[in-house]
Amino acid sequence: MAGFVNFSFSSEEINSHHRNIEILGIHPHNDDTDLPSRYSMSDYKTAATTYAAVSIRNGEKSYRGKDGQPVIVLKDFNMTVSRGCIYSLLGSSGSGKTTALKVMVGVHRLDQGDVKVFGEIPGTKESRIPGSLAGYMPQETALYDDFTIQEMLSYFGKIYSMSASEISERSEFLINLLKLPEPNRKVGSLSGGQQRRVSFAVALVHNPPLLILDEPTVGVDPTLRLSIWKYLRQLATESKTTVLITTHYIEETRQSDMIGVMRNGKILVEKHPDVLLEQYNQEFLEDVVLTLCHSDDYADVGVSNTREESFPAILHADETEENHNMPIKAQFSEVKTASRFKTASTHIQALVMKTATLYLRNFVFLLFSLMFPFSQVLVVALTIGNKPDDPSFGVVNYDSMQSNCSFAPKFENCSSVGLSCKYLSKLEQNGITLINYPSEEVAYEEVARGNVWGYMKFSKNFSSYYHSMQEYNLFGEGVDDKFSHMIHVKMDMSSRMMTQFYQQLMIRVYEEFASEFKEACDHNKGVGEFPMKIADPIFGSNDADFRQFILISTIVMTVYFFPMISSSFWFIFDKRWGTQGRAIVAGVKTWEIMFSSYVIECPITIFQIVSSFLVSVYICDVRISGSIFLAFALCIIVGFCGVSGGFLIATFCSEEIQVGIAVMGELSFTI
Ligand SMILES: Nc1ncnc2c1ncn2[C@@H]1O[C@H](COP(=O)(O)OP(=O)(O)OP(=O)(O)O)[C@@H](O)[C@H]1O
Repeated sequence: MAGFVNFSFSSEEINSHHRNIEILGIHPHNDDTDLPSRYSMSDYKTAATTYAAVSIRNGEKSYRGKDGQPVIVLKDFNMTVSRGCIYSLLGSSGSGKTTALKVMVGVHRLDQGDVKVFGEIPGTKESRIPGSLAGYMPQETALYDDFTIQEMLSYFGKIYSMSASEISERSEFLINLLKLPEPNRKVGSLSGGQQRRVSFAVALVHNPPLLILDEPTVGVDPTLRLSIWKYLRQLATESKTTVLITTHYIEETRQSDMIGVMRNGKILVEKHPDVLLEQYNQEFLEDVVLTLCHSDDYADVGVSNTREESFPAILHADETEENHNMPIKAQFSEVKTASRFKTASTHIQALVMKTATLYLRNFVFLLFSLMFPFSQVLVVALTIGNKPDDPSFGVVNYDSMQSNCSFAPKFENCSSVGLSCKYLSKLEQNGITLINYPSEEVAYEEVARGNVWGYMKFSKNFSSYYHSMQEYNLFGEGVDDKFSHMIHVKMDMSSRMMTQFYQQLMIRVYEEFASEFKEACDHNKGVGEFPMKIADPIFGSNDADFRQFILISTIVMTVYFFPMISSSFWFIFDKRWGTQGRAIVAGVKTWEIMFSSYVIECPITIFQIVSSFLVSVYICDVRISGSIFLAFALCIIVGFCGVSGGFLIATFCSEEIQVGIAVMGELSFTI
């Protein structure tokens, strides 16, 4: 693993650097142009083992409890892990071990106190933590079930900027070491123990100088546990890798250089296992831990960092407070890491490949994402806003008891005979099938049965009363029903679309009918006209139909909500599986995750938009009156707003169901 760090030196500092370079075992040159400009990870391991790899001083950390009150998890927490040693952190469940590890890898920040890893504060630019300095194995397996073992190792190898050959070499080694199944086996098909070993291999893939392992031996058989410890010992001794491990198998920690016993958020004691056994006069470490915890219940044994009592063989030759905090860069004038742009682009490539692989492995989801938008447009086009195929309407015509009209719809003179028939003929000319019923009761029954949408009733002598009303402005004499000159309509109003369709048609046909009547009777056309005229529209058209409106709204909603759903779901899966946290510890930034999501969602959103547009325009006859490119660009912007909305939702949610509810909530507001 070469080429993770660049160190360069100013000429004034060369002498002091030469001294430090010698510590690293690298031979200095006299000419500064010959000085090595790139240092490998192993430099971090070999450099000055006298300085602490990890040190926490007076650490305090609390979480917000359910009642909103802070729950203290770490208090007066003091811990020192020397470089090149195996440090086992022991403690009962809930004592705060994982929290302490998360503080070290920069996932959590201390509320108070100092934490330094290789002399730098995790999370700062200089620290490279989160980043490639640490290999972190979280408690949960934090793997993608749909990935193969090889893909899992390659994904993290790529995040750590390893080359393809480095990844394949290292994968082969780790697969053999950890006795993993064939590299093309899917993680989801492995047993729990095998998955933990893959997770362990992922933490080791870039051969980091600091290994932070949260219960790596859980679910691993004793033989393999032995070989894991053997390998850790080899790493610590030969490569000076610092190993920090938590475990509930207390006896296995005999092989470590230092044991830290934790209880109620603080370290009770930090000593070599042999020193502990000797001091507490016990044969087993479990008994030591029990004794320690028991004494802590009765008396505060205090934070013990009394390392002078520790076993002399361990690596903490010069552990003054000053040295614990001595940054590694103090040994070099300047630490240059790979260019940020290059690292970011490598991360983004890895993330895009990861999501693309997940999409391909979940082909049904991909197909659904691609096909659903245009199928939705098609379904909406076929079901909403269409004119009825065979519109039929009932007629109860008491007008001179004419049930069968055989009059021509045109007015030849100002006659008062068969006006209802003239109106009905005009309706038929407009495509309405009229069904005559003998009485209102029968017509009502037929509407109730769903055979017609409604019926219209013409009163007895409608024609003559209508004629006198128009000619002389007189109501029919001796008629009880003052509204005999009117057409009475009753409809099934449960469908807004159908109601609108029939109402608009009947009014338009009536206007034609009334205008022709006035012309035939030589009346002033303006008399009795509706005193309002709707002028030409500012936007849209006079005959804009509901279908056009609903289809455009459907496209916009589709290109907003689908990217939102997919981005938020991938984000939440990644969060819940622990893979996102793991990638962040490996140095991936939140903006890189977001950017990669835009990159992967972009072709999918474009496909969704293009297919929805084509279906709308060429199959559903939607008219785009402005620029199609502008419409397309607006949809793309809406799509990206959807992806961003997905991130926002996923940030506040921890479960898919919460995402679903949030998206549905937003959808209902939009509707
Ligand atoms: N994100 C969180 N929010 C609120 N409380 C938390 C959170 N993470 C951990 N805790 C609480 O902090 C305490 C310490 O948890 P932690 O996981 O650090 O313990 P642990 O020693 O690693 O336990 P175990 O051995 O079971 O893994 C527990 O009481 C836990 O419930």
